[in-house]
Amino acid sequence: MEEIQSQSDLYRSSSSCASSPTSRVPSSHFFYVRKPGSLRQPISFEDSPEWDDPDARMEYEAGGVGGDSINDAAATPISPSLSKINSGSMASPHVPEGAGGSAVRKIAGASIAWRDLTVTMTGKRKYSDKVVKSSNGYAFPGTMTVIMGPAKSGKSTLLRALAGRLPPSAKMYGEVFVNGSKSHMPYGSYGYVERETELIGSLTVREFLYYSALLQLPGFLFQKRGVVEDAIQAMSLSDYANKLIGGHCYMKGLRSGERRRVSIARELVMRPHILFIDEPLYHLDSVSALLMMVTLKKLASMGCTLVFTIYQSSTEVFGLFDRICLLSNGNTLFFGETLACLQHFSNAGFPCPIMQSPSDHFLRAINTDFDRIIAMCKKWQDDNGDFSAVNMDTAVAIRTLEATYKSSEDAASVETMIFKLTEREGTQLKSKGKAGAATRVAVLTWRSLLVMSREWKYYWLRLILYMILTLCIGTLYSGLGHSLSSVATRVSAVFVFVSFASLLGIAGIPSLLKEIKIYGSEASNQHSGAFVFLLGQFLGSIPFLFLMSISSSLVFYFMVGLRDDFSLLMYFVLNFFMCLLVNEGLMLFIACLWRDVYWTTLTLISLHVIMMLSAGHFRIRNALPKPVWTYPLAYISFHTYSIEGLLENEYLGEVFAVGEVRSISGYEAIRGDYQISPDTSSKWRNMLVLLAMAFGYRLIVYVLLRFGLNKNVSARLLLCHRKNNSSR
Ligand SMILES: Nc1ncnc2c1ncn2[C@@H]1O[C@H](COP(=O)(O)OP(=O)(O)OP(=O)(O)O)[C@@H](O)[C@H]1O
Repeated sequence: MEEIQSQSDLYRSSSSCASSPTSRVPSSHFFYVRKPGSLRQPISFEDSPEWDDPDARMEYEAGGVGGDSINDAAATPISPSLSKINSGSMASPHVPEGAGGSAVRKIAGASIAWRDLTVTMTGKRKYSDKVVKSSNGYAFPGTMTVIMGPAKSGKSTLLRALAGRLPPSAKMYGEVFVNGSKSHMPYGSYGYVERETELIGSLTVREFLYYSALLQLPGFLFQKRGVVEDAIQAMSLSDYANKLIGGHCYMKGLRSGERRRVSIARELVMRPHILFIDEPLYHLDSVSALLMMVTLKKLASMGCTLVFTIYQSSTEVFGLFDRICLLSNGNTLFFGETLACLQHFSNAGFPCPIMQSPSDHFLRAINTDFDRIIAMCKKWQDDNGDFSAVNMDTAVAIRTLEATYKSSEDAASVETMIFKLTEREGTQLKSKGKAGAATRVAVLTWRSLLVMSREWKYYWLRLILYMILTLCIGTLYSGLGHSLSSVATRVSAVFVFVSFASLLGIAGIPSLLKEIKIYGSEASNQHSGAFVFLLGQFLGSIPFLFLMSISSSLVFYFMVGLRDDFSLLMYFVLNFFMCLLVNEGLMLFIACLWRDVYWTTLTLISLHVIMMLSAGHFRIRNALPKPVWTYPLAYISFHTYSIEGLLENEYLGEVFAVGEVRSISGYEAIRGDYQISPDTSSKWRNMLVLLAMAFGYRLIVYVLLRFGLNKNVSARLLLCHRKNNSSR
């Protein structure tokens, strides 16, 4: 304790102001200043006028949730801090137009309380597998509760535990109550916004939210427009509703603040009772951060329960929070109202220096990363002057704050409140139903088509590249004629066309990876599933792939001068279409495995080269070495089936004159250059194999997505690489 005392004294002397928050000069710039006239009173959890009568609050809690969200929320009280803002005791930031202006509909919130919540991660951490330790807390409807702490302190894990979205490697102990009952939160009753959400750049905000609503909600199309407009209004996005999220050549896309609000709006279309947001201010500048928080405050005032994590905030933003849960290394250093947190730090001997943001102060006091800087400063101190301002030992500060909190009235009040919230069960949250699988497939297919029609870089440019490649091959192999001597060259032309055109398909990797990322973000919120995604992606890609196959095939067919027969031409187009479908499936498979552009591209190029080598052109298939090259490579290479089918299409039934009297069949003519079957139905068998491969690859992708077997191989490789580096 002596050590703690001396550290506290040291800190007092080093800080620019040793006063407690109660003696701080009130400033209209600080949102957390108390009402005039109450400055001399100590700040405590019970101070807030709205919470004077806990029983009255409990009555509200029991009755305020469930049923029709729009009607029930009329009873939602305004949060204490909001009332402070409204009462004029706090400087209120300007609320943007549409951030909750006039006729925004109400949302019924739900109370959430957690007791003794501990989360462990199996075998992942160095010293202890406990990521969150015995956390207690609660959140009311109409309020913003923030989980704050340094990096890796367990903020996101606590948030995920509350939302019931922990990864399989995590185990949760303790209890989470929603409206007083321990039941699982059903689909649609809560929203969860990840730290980074993938949006579709080629859709406007309104379109993106509309398709998202169609994926999420049951019911008729026209009913979704209302919820989308409400979400747009609630997140202050009216000015951006018709803008493309990613922009285009002449217009910039949305900035990170707006993008973040779009990702929150996506969850709002379900009108969730509770909204969990992981780092709403992630990568936002101070203006965007304030706008985001004001918008969220408005959302909370509509009745929604907001729980989110934050690493750091400005003073203005901090003043908007209702409650704070301060974590350090999984330990709760404080839970309660934001004002009371300042008092808590002051009581523990770490008053917030004047002119310093409370959030900066809290993090400065409890972030152990500062210890390294202190060590560095101590080394420099002798030579370079005074570094006493950064002398606070965070380990000591954390121990003091934890001990002070455990024995404080604040901790006791939290337990009392949790007891009251859980003593009787309130209204159970009900699922609002999901959109049907057929609707989802239709929506995803249509959305895919729309995106493809707008993404010129990945689709239209690819089409142009295909045309250029086909023109190159066509001119290179033009004027071959139909004599026996041209057979070998024609085989080469077909091989080059199939191989290079499929290789060019790799240009579509970035767009495929984007689609997979969007699927990941939608699937984690149960807006989509593996089957629905794959079917939508498959159906959506058909028109584009068909357009590519028909345009390229026609150019190649006529420039090289293949047999003049409509049915043969149609087979050629179909065969090449199948080839592109298989290639797309293979690309999807590798992309799902790696989830990384570089590794996916590298793997695909290597695979394509190996498949070209084993396709029977460079060396006839009969002559290929049996192990590896024939079994399995020649059989798993889709090039083999496509080229064989195309050559059977071209040469079976054809007769070549040899001299004046003798003639040989097409089969005999090609036998020395490429191995084909004499059976006329063989070309259809090859087509069937290609079709089976196209579905086969997608089936593998389904298994990967459905059972999460990929686990991001590239991330694991990176981890291994880092471990190797650090062990050296
Ligand atoms: N899925 C996981 N598997 C293994 N360890 C994990 C996993 N998720 C989190 N952790 C570990 O748990 C600890 C807390 O992580 P968490 O993401 O909850 O912290 P955080 O406070 O949100 O940090 P940050 O803001 O830096 O993301 C970290 O040490 C992290 O390495």
